[in-house]
Amino acid sequence: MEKLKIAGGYPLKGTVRISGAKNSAVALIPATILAESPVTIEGLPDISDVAILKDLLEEIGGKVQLSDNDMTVDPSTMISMPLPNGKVKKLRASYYLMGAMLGRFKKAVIGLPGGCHLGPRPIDQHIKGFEALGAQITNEQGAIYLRADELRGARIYLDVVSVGATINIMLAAVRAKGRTVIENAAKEPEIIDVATLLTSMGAKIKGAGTDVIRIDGVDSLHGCRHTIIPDRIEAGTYMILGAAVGEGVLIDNVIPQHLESLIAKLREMGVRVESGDDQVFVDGSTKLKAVDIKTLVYPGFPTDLQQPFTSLLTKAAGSSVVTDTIYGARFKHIDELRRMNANIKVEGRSAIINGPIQLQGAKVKASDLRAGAALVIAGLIAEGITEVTGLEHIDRGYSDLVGKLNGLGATIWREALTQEEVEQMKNT
Ligand SMILES: CC(=O)N[C@H]1[C@@H](OP(=O)(O)OP(=O)(O)OC[C@H]2O[C@@H](n3ccc(=O)[nH]c3=O)[C@H](O)[C@@H]2O)O[C@H](CO)[C@@H](O)[C@@H]1O
Ligand SMILES: C=C(OP(=O)(O)O)C(=O)O
Repeated sequence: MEKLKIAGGYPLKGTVRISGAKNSAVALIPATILAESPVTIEGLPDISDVAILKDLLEEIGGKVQLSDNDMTVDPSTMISMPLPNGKVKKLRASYYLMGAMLGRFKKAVIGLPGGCHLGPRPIDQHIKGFEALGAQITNEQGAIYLRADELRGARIYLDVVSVGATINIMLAAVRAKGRTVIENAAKEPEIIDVATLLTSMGAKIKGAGTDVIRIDGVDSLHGCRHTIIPDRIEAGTYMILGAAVGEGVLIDNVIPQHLESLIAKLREMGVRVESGDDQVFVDGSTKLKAVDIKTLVYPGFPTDLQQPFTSLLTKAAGSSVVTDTIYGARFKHIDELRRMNANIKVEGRSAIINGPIQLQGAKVKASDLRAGAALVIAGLIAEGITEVTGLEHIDRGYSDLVGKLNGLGATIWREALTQEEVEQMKNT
């Protein structure tokens, strides 16, 4: 087990290249199950969620090759092997195995998903969608059993706008008989990316990226090549970091339109942000003003950037209010930021940040992926040394974090935990 050590308080400068999107990758990889010949996905991020999904595809008999971030999956030898626990629980997106295996084999047994602990994360809308398509679903001892004699297209209204449910229903519906209409669908860019892959595989999908998606089922899907979109959350994290400690950071391989809400908020704070075709330049060497943010479904401010943004707000003059309407309890990073001298209180779904305050290095623990990103940013802002544990969360979503930050001039490194620290971790 390892920890991150950060020597904070130094400005960052230079170019950072963004990797492929985690939240696309974790859906694109299961989607390959639906094809009957090899699919290649180019530009995957080097993160543990991808490595685990590769293992899961191999467990069900797939032949998978991963080299230089490109994955080729030959799904022709796959079978509907039950995947009740173990690796399935290490990530949230294992729920996509349900839709993909239901679409291809009309049956699946998948353990309940893991992922970041952000309060309750039900999957009732996924289940509602699969049932509408004709599947029978039971939950037995922590695993979901799905079976259908035949999948039939249906009109499905999502009671909650859900990224996961929208993609999962799409995965099953591409192989259903007839037309499926998903109403009140989520509109995140990752949904368009998955629809693009499925379309290249021969699926018929219209409206991905709007709140009504129409899918006409087909009898079979074939192999193809697909290039993943850049990770808007990773890009947003580096933009926030550039605003916090940057003296000119160029974020390369980004789709600026995916980050309009963040760009607007950074400018409102007084940060200089310039966007080009596939690059964003951020200069944080100005005085920062307090702003309020409210997380919303896309194109609103993403909940996945709420925690990193909170670290930035400790540097802003005045009182800022951060409200998370998607995950009302996504505030486990706050206690850790307080250990670093932040002046923040949590009231209901909101965190109130009073600044500016000089953060101080401390020993802190990442409770989830974006809490980890928030603590790394705080560590770069802080005076002195910060130690961050809980790296298994950060490794789920940030490709080569240490290498990329060192490339910008940061002093950050990984170090093995001492025996005493390992014991402490086991007891918490
Ligand atoms: C792998 C992946 O892509 N993860 C992202 C995905 O998670 P995930 O797909 O799990 O998030 P959803 O969009 O489904 O969740 C949005 C909201 O709907 C609720 N809900 C969701 C499904 C359901 O069946 N019932 C229900 O009540 C959730 O509790 C949450 O409050 O979108 C989230 C919201 O942008 C992001 O934070 C995650 O990074
Ligand atoms: C919450 C996140 O991921 P997951 O849904 O995979 O847990 C995230 O990426 O911030």
